[in-house]
Amino acid sequence: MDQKVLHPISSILEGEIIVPGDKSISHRAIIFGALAHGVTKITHFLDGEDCMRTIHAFQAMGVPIEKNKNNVIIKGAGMDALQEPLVPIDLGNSGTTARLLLGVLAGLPFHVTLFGDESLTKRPMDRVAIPLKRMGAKLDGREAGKYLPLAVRGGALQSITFEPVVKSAQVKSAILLAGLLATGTTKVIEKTTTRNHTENMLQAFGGKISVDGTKITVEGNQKLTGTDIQVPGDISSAAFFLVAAAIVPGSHVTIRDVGLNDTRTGIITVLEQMGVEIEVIEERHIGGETIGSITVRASSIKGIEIGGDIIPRMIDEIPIVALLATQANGKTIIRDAEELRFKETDRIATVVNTLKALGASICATDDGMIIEGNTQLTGATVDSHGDHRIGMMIAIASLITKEKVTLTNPSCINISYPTFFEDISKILN
Ligand SMILES: O=C(O)C1=C[C@@H](OP(=O)(O)O)[C@@H](O)[C@H](O)C1
Ligand SMILES: C=C(OP(=O)(O)O)C(=O)O
Repeated sequence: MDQKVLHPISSILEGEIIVPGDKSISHRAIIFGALAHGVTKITHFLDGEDCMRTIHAFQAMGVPIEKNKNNVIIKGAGMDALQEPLVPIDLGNSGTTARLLLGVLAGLPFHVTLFGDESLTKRPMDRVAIPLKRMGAKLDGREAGKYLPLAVRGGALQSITFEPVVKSAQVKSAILLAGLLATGTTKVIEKTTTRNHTENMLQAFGGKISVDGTKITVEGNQKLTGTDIQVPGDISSAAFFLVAAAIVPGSHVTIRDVGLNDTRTGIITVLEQMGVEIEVIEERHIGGETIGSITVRASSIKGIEIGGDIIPRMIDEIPIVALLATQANGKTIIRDAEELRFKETDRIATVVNTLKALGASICATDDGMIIEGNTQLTGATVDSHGDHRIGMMIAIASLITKEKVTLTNPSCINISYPTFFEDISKILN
């Protein structure tokens, strides 16, 4: 069986690392590069399994995309040059590819079948299928198009005004992408601001979009122009090392060139509130995104309550924050995070069960979890359940457990962070 035996460390974590490119931005750079006219050059692209799904989907539509490790060149010829894919498209484990691609395919005159792995097949697609049908797309699948596999017959779309019920950047982005291919003006009015990389990147490709608080407006039939995109390091990947440095006594780690877009930095706010010594340095702006370096020192941590509008700004970091909370003085309560139930696994259940198996005192609530602090974690054999963020949470936990941890099914970590274990060894002293 695929497994990794992880031993607790007796040393500190010290030094600097650069984490791989942001997953959300890498997906979008491929999508906009494929829809644009002219050459798009992407540097520090995330060479992970999920982003490869997006590349393969557009290659299947005839877009010339060349990748050499972390550099990608797309020779776009505009939306009209895309071709109907001849075979079904495999989306693997990638929710972002599935939802954003549905937005694009809704507006193209193709018949396409999309499918994914066991986890993706259980994740809801009706959150995008329902509004896309309102725009005129024809989609069908199990339970009237709720789940993959989905058959899409795209074509002429009408613009809509849409107020998503779920707080999801994938839903917003799917409708904005469909809006680019529709006639008229499409509006998405969010309840809470979610990550805004689609909005930023559309502008980097010469597109027009207006953002007024939580109201986003896009015109159809725009011409986009290829551009150069430098992908910042992924703050969701950096989060594992920010927490590792905070909990391993004596540690001092710097993560260079991380994306610091406001819609993603909830983790920094939470670490500060939990008493972690964290500092952002060398902040600057590149291609509509903010980038900088983050320094963290091992700290005395306190339990807090986390909920409300900060949740979408740190949704993928909640598993690693739950681990941090086991080391805090006092209790941590996480609320308003019901969206975790629709990720690669039900992340409320998986985090709670996994940390319990490692000796934590933690319980699930409908929309989050309650975690007692001051716990000595113990060794155990625990499974990633095919969820990359759970796999990495377990690996960071193993740095401070009393005994060794056996992580089964570690290879899912390649979905978002193929060099994760190499990067840990770079800062182990
Ligand atoms: O738009 C994106 O790139 C993403 C949005 C989030 O999902 P939701 O939109 O479903 O919250 C996040 O969890 C996912 O990892 C990436
Ligand atoms: C939820 C995630 O990704 P996706 O929705 O793209 O599968 C994630 O990376 O944690």
